[in-house]
Amino acid sequence: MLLDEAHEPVRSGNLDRRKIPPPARVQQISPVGLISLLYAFSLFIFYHQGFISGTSFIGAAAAVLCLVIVFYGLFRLGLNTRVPESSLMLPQLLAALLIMLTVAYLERATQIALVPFMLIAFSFGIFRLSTPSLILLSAGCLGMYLAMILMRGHNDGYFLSFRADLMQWCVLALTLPAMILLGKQIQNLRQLLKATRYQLEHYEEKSIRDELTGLYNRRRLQAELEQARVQADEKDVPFSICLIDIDHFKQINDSNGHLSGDRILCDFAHLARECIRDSDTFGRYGGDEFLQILSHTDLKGAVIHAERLRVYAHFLDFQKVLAQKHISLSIGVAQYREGEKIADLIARADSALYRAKQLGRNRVEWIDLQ
Ligand SMILES: Nc1nc2c(ncn2[C@@H]2O[C@H](COP(=O)(O)OP(=O)(O)OP(=O)(O)O)[C@@H](O)[C@H]2O)c(=O)[nH]1
Repeated sequence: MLLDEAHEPVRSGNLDRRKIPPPARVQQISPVGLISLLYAFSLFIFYHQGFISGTSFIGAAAAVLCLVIVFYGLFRLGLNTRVPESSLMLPQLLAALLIMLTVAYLERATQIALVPFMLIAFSFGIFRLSTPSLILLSAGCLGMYLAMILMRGHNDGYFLSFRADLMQWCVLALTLPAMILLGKQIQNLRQLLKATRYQLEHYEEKSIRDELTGLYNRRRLQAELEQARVQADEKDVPFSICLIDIDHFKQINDSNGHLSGDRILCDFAHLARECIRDSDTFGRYGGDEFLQILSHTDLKGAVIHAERLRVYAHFLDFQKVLAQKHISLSIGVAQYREGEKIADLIARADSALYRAKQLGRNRVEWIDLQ
């Protein structure tokens, strides 16, 4: 195995599996669709109160329904994921605003509803669209709205209602940029929060990992042990630990150099992680000592596993870094006794490890449960 590979963080248990978010495939009606439906409902009130004709209402409601169904279909089929801007915010906003402006042109009374609904529609765009897109969209809308007012003035005459329309346009022209500015501030804050959260996650991850091997460090192992203890006490299931030490590691360091020592630690970490079950936890306890937590495993099972690991480790080929080519392990095994402290469990595994060293190394020793 290459050294770079060995330095890659090794999985160390089942608690930190990262979930990769699926592509944005929205299954429900988008917010712009909902606002358009609300707008259609407000037109119904206009119609009900006799401000607009039934034809205008039905036409507008049909256009809104088409908008909602088309975009719902696109999201449902996942077609939105094929374009860079998967929220389809710009086409949705364009379609909704065009409907509102056309209705306002055909039915002047609905102009009261135009400004608030336009502002709400824009508020959704603020979080999704880039500033240039937003500026273009608002300039386009204001331009179309103004053209509509001028056309109506040209047709009906420049009376008081024309000036009132112009005033409404001015209000929109002033509030829209202010709203975009405010939205951008909120967007910046959101981005800052996101970056801070990412950094926190990064530091959190770093604080539980051993830098050299990428395995869980002693702090995380302690937490995992406490968790295993609670589970064992609650559910009455056994768990065991293996304390693993590389034999004569000081000598390996002294005669082959610290870098070779590091390489051995990494390669062994990788091998051990490959050997363990997903439900088990493996970490670096310190120096050349590793600790494995074997969930749902009694002493007998743990000893069998430790023996297997010892044999596998012996077959790791270090020809390029070690004169003696191979390493050997001494392993101390202990099963958790109900109600005992974690420190006591580790002390028992440690005394088994000590015995393994005393009896000539390269062996597995254990402390009986009773
Ligand atoms: N290369 C390297 N060496 C380390 C690292 N951390 C600790 N060590 C060395 O690991 C050695 C641990 O040696 P000991 O556990 O004292 O003893 P040993 O030589 O393994 O002897 P036995 O355990 O009795 O077989 C020390 O020389 C430490 O300096 C590390 O991150 N990289």
